[in-house]
Amino acid sequence: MKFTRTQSLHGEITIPGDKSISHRAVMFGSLAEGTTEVTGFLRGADCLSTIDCFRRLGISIEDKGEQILIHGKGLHGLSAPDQILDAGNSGTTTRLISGILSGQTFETTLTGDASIQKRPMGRIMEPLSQMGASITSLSGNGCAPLRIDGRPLHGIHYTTRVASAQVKSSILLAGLYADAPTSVTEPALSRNHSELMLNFFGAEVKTEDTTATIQPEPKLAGQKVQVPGDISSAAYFIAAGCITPDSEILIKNVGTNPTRDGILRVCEMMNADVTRLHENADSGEPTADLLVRTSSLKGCTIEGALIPTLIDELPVIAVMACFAEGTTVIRDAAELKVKESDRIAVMTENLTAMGARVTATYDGMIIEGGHTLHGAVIDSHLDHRIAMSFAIAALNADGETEIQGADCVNISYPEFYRDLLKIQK
Ligand SMILES: O=C(O)C1=C[C@@H](OP(=O)(O)O)[C@@H](O)[C@H](O)C1
Ligand SMILES: C=C(OP(=O)(O)O)C(=O)O
Repeated sequence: MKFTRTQSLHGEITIPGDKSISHRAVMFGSLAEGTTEVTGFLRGADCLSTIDCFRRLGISIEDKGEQILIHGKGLHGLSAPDQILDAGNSGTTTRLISGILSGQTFETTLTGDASIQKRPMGRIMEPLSQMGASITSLSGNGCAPLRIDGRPLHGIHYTTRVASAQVKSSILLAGLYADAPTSVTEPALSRNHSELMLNFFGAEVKTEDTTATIQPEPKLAGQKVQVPGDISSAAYFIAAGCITPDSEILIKNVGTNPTRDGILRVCEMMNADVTRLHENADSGEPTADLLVRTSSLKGCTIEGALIPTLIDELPVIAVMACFAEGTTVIRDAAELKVKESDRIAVMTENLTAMGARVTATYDGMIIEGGHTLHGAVIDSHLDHRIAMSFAIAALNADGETEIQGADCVNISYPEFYRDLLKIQK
């Protein structure tokens, strides 16, 4: 797909549903008794992989257009699949479902695409094994395919090395099936959608500082879930509105859970013109509309506990940093190396190809802003966040940019290019 410079961006975008929350609605709805109705569900390939896995585990899931209906069978209602489960490109599906499968009375094999087969699963294999599960990497390299033999599980207290909502959620979900409470302490708070939604479905999850504790064997009841727009998808329009001249974009229905809103805090640090409107905190997951205007950005340092609150937004934040005055330092973000691609290496390689001054470090990037970008051929490495980040960079670069593997945006934002085209003036 090819892009050239745009003059300005104007208009309204309604952001599609949050990927993390959509996955969890399907998973927890499947484990609940009765029907769960999900509105605003993200029909991205990752969430469709989650639906496919739970259908294979015997759950009836209907797509009614406006709503997804999940006919849950209770905590012990899943049945052995007759095929290998395929999580596609989705780390969230792979790690969360592994926790659930650890507590079943049957054996399952779980795999995914080439990227998933390279992502580290030792981080869930270790705690799930400590709880009593039998979980094996079939290729012996700590990655999928995984064979998971459900066993009676024990409650544990586990301290994670990285702030990862996928690891935390995997352990808490296994904790549903344990013989005693299970708790997870993480080095910094990662997104808390599992804790909020499990409580909404009737589980007992308490959080103190960075420790979440779940009580076993709750009775989960089907619920109505309204999925807010994904701030990780909104991030591309936040960046685009800030760096494109003469622009004003209203981004509607954005989830602003404080464990996810780090990009808004970075916007404040960078002097970005972003205003929260129509804030709504009626449900457990707060939302707002965001009004974004062309900004004079300044470089900043992004580190520490802020990192887990914006981990998926760092590629597009790196693009913003190229348009800021001064230097932006991103550190404590080594997790970027084990996402769909090595996002430190791939961002550095592609931004450099466009003329940016970027240095990769072992846990982040140093970006010297203020150097005009020019078009280049960009290899997305089939990573949706890379493809979307470079579409935004390309609209503000001289000449033509070609993004290879651009279709991978289907993973989290199938209508991305349509929405981007809609606001180009
Ligand atoms: O729990 C989730 O829904 C997610 C957690 C994050 O991963 P980690 O838990 O590996 O940090 C994030 O990068 C991913 O896109 C979604
Ligand atoms: C890392 C991501 O997702 P996952 O881990 O679920 O593949 C992402 O969406 O950027």
